[in-house]
Amino acid sequence: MTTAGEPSTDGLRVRLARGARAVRMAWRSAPTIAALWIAALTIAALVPIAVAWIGKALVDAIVAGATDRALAWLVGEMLLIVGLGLVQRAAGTLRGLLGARLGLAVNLEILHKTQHLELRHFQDPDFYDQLTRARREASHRPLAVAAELLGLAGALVTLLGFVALLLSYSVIAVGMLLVAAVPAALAELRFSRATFELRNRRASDARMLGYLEHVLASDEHAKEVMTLDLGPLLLERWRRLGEGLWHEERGLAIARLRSVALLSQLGTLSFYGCYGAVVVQAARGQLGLGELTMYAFVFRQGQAAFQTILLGLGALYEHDLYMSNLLRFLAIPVAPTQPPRLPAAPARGERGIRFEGVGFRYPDQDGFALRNIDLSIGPGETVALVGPNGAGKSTFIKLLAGLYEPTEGRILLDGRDLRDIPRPELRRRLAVVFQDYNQYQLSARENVGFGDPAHVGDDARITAALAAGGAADVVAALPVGLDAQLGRWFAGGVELSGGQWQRIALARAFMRRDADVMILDEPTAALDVDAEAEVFTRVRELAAGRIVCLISHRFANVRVADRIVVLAASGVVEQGDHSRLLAADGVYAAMFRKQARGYACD
Ligand SMILES: Nc1ncnc2c1ncn2[C@@H]1O[C@H](COP(=O)(O)OP(=O)(O)OP(=O)(O)O)[C@@H](O)[C@H]1O
Repeated sequence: MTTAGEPSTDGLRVRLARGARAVRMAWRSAPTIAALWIAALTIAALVPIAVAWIGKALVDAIVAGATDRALAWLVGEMLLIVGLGLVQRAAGTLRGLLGARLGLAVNLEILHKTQHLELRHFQDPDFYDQLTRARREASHRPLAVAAELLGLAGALVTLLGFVALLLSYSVIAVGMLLVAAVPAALAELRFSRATFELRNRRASDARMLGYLEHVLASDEHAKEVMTLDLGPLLLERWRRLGEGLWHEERGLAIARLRSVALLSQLGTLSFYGCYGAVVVQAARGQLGLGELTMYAFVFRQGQAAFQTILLGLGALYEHDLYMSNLLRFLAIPVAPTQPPRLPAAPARGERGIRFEGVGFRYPDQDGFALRNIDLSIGPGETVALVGPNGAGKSTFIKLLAGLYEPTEGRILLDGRDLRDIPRPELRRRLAVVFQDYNQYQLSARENVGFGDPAHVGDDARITAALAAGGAADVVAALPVGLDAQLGRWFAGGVELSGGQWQRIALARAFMRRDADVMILDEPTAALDVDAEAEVFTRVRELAAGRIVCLISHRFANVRVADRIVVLAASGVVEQGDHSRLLAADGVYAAMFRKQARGYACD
């Protein structure tokens, strides 16, 4: 993964390419606005040169006693300055508009990117740091880079104009003005990099701050935080972390101020040096008043333009460092973890699911979460997975759903390796309810319709899915039926009970009518006993002809399965139907009796 210092090793060519990309991004997001903005910046860069020259002509006219000519120059200068003011305002507005447009485009690109990532990326802390950094920079860095580049080009045009006017006076003066600005600019560059490295280094602290804020101030956590009285403890942790960040930022800002403030005074000294020389020459009659006016103006403005260029280079360097974060995120490779394989020849007429010597280790974990799995599930078969906590049941399901690829062995669906089945095709064939299913803070229609995005607006299908999931009465009781907003996050939302949410999630799975594999990870944990029995009966009815793979810790549900598979760290330790496993008197029988005894005591 990346380190904080990495981008600073990038060569000039890489940086220029990034700058060009920023300009391209800005241009593509709103070409007309970008063109008008560039035009405004170009005019703003040329006007000061014209003003300097008019200043000289004006004074010359005064000295010559040509009042009309002097007034004409004055009016000309006034018109230019008024025009410049308007153009600068317009440039500000155009920049704001371009920034908003570009922010939209870049955020969209980031969100688009997240949709092409794998589950492993979302469980990787480095990835989260990168995502946080990329999103933080998304809305303004590319524009800042583009603006800085254009600003530099404009300042360069102005400076060249001034230098041309000044060279007629003294090459040494030009050199003095330019050299004096260099030390401050170098110091700026150094501090730009230090600030960037500090921010990158502390990205995970910043993420922790965000997480603590979420725990302290979200409905998801409010109940437990209140009852456990966790507020003061979490607040203190937030405060300490926040203070740490603040102290480091402050230290750097003060060091920057000390160094840059002093060095930038060199520029002022050189200006007054040159100004003094011009004044002396004018006093001795070696320079006309018009020239005195023009040189004084050009010295001051030229030096300011040069300083703008050097400081702009510092700012550009800083923006480019942050931009590299954004581009690095956008460049995260999304290739599968394992190289593409040759398509496995389908076994003749093979149907159903087959796990062949499957083992899986989560990224960056030493041990296997699941190993030695050899298992076949025939078409139309209902298989229940049981086993102690951590045995790998949910992992089994994530592998079957294609969210991870096996570290060892392979999984075949109708004789095809899951890795060779294009993801959209695989997803169409699966209907899944996860243990931690989503509760979308959206309408009831969307909460169910999301089960099959192609039919999200198909009310007839949604109503049938609601009935299948046992959620018809949940929606019937809502004030505006399918249009009702669910959850409490937005105004007018209706909060559902855990069991009601679970039925909605089940209905969502039933939207996928074409799916021939149904995966249910503890689908009824929050349901009451009647509802639970009803769901299982319905799943058996509606899943007729489909493969059903279900996980449940309640053995009363599991016994309806055609086959029960007992998973343990060593792999599949037992399998068979309920009565056969009870008769075998092994692990399943022991677990079943223990649970049955518990119910008997109740
Ligand atoms: N995202 C993850 N990253 C790393 N390890 C994980 C991850 N998810 C699960 N594990 C580990 O994999 C092993 C199997 O977990 P899994 O969730 O598959 O078990 P399970 O049988 O479903 O457990 P439970 O009955 O508690 O739901 C556990 O040791 C767990 O710590």
